[in-house]
Amino acid sequence: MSVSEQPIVGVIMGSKSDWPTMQYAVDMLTQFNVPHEVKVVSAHRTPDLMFEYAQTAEARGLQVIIAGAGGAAHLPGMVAAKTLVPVLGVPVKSRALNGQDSLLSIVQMPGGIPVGTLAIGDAGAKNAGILAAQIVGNHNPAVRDAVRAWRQAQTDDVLANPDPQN
Ligand SMILES: Nc1c(C(=O)O)ncn1[C@@H]1O[C@H](COP(=O)(O)O)[C@@H](O)[C@H]1O
Repeated sequence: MSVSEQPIVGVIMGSKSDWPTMQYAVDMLTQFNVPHEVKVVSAHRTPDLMFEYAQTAEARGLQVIIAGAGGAAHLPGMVAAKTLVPVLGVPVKSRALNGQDSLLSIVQMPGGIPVGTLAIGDAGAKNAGILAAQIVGNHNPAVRDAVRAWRQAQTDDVLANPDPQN
């Protein structure tokens, strides 16, 4: 597990093979200086660890959990079932079904146990990182300002390059 000082966002994923996608979430958290931790946790392969991770998340100070998984992606929903810390789910693009399976597994939660589901793949992971920072930013002005500056830079970049041929 890679851990910064007193992590307030937890990034978990079902397998090491999810890292090429989930790194985009971590990149955004790093960019916004959000203390975070990163770990492989699987509802299927390490169910006891998954329970422990979810059950201790609140007491350890996590404010948001980003959970990425592919295929039969039960991890985000199972973690959400064991904690009140908000869970953002990232459907990882599976080889067999292009992430449609991951998306439907994560998004179709029964009423009562919410998971905030992002888009399939890299954009979903990136947006999960940004959204987590925005949630943290509700009570953390430095993080909010970092997101604000990043968003303005994104807007400025688009406005400065309006010609799609150049
Ligand atoms: N969906 C889950 C869970 C889970 O939901 O607990 N654990 C692993 N996986 C997914 O299995 C896929 C293939 O994993 P491997 O590449 O390790 O075989 C990954 O996308 C992972 O998220």
